[in-house]
Amino acid sequence: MSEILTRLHDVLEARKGMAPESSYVASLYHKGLNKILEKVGEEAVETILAARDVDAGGDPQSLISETADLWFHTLVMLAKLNTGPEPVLAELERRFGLSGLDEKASRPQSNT
Ligand SMILES: N=c1c2ncn([C@@H]3O[C@H](COP(=O)(O)OP(=O)(O)OP(=O)(O)O)[C@@H](O)[C@H]3O)c2ncn1[C@@H]1O[C@H](COP(=O)(O)O)[C@@H](O)[C@H]1O
Repeated sequence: MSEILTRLHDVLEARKGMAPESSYVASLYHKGLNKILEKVGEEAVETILAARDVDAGGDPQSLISETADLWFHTLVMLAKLNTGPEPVLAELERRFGLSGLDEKASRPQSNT
């Protein structure tokens, strides 16, 4: 599943050096880091509002869509700063290993 993050990152890297009018990501790079950070903030707020809406009985698809927008713009931010999803995924894996949850999840449930 995390393969899509890596493949998307490859596309984001390929957008570097392209003309701003050629693509949305290229236009974001040309507008600069502050514009990208503004988009991350905007998408975070939209995700929070969608979560509140779902909690109040709204359409769950809007939360999925806003979360995808947030993750996407976060990947653009990382790419702009010459990093990608791999170190973030590695950090999550490290924390998961530290918690011992990976072992617990693969162990059969005991009734005692
Ligand atoms: N996953 C995405 C993706 N998610 C969201 N978006 C864009 O993010 C923007 C967010 O919507 P908004 O309404 O908030 O933004 P906006 O009004 O268009 O822009 P602003 O004027 O607010 O800056 C929309 O233009 C969406 O199209 C994305 N644009 C591109 N991708 C991926 O990135 C790849 C490269 O994209 P291009 O650079 O456009 O070729 C594509 O192949 C896709 O896989």
